[in-house]
Amino acid sequence: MNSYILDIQNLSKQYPSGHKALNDVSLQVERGKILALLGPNGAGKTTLISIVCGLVKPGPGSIQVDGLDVIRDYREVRKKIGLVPQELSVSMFETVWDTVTLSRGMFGKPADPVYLESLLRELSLWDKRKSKIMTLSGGMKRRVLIAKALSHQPDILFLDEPTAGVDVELRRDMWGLIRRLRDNGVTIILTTHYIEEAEEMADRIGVINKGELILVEEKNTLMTRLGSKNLILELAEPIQQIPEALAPYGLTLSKDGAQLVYTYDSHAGHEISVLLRALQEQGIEYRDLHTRQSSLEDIFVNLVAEGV
Ligand SMILES: Nc1ncnc2c1ncn2[C@@H]1O[C@H](COP(=O)(O)OP(=O)(O)OP(=O)(O)O)[C@@H](O)[C@H]1O
Repeated sequence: MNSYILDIQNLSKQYPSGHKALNDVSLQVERGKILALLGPNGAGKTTLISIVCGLVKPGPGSIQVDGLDVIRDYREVRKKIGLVPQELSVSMFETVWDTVTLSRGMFGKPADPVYLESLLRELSLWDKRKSKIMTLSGGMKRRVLIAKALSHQPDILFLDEPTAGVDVELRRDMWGLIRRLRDNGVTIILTTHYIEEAEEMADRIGVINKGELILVEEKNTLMTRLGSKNLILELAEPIQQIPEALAPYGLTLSKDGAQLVYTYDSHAGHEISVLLRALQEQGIEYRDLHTRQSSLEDIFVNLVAEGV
């Protein structure tokens, strides 16, 4: 068994319009993980997954899914993949049950009503199985897209902006479902602009900007490596301005003068004791202090701004 379920090497893509949507992207994804591809609008996320799913013609480079080449072994590869696209792509006049049954058949899988029933129940669609898709709410239609993508029991599931425009409840449900799929061994690759979605869900995070994969890392490593921390000091007495002697620490003072904030690298903890001593020397007393880890959002904004 190939150790990576997805192995992309040096993939580029230029659209006929001349726009270069991907530039020398290499990405390996381990089995049974959730990878979130994060990037601003137009970064190339949809292009990347559309190429892997065989919907967009690749440019130079190679892509293997479970050791199979996406072009040479197209049919086999397609069976291993489920895709939940951004846009609705189901026949409105079909019933939910017919859609998932036909979709499974299209991938050459034998009928399995027991599996399909469990899938529809999991997605709270069982009661709607006889309903025509056009009669369902937007959230329900989205669940149908997921059911369709999972109808042939793929090993790898792509979700393009799975929770764009869905309500909080459905978003929670989807996150729960995605985790359960991962726990059952399905590899999940999702694209999102919602940083909190990546923070909440992903085992690994890839950041795409202007067609380049600028980073792929374990979420926890990324947050520790790039995350800075804030030390927030609640002052016993408000101050008007930061004393000159404290300038080297780059502190910020809140408008009401009651809070000092110090931003530091999480590896350099010893700086704090130096700062606290300096405050004491300046006769500044504090009644409380706490720290805040920077969020993935702070990290992401910095990365994209720097175009690392
Ligand atoms: N068929 C096409 N022909 C020409 N350019 C295209 C085509 N499809 C996409 N592009 C361009 O390629 C770039 C990447 O688009 P893509 O949809 O992959 O980005 P994305 O990261 O998924 O963005 P979003 O988050 O907005 O969906 C964009 O500038 C887009 O305009």
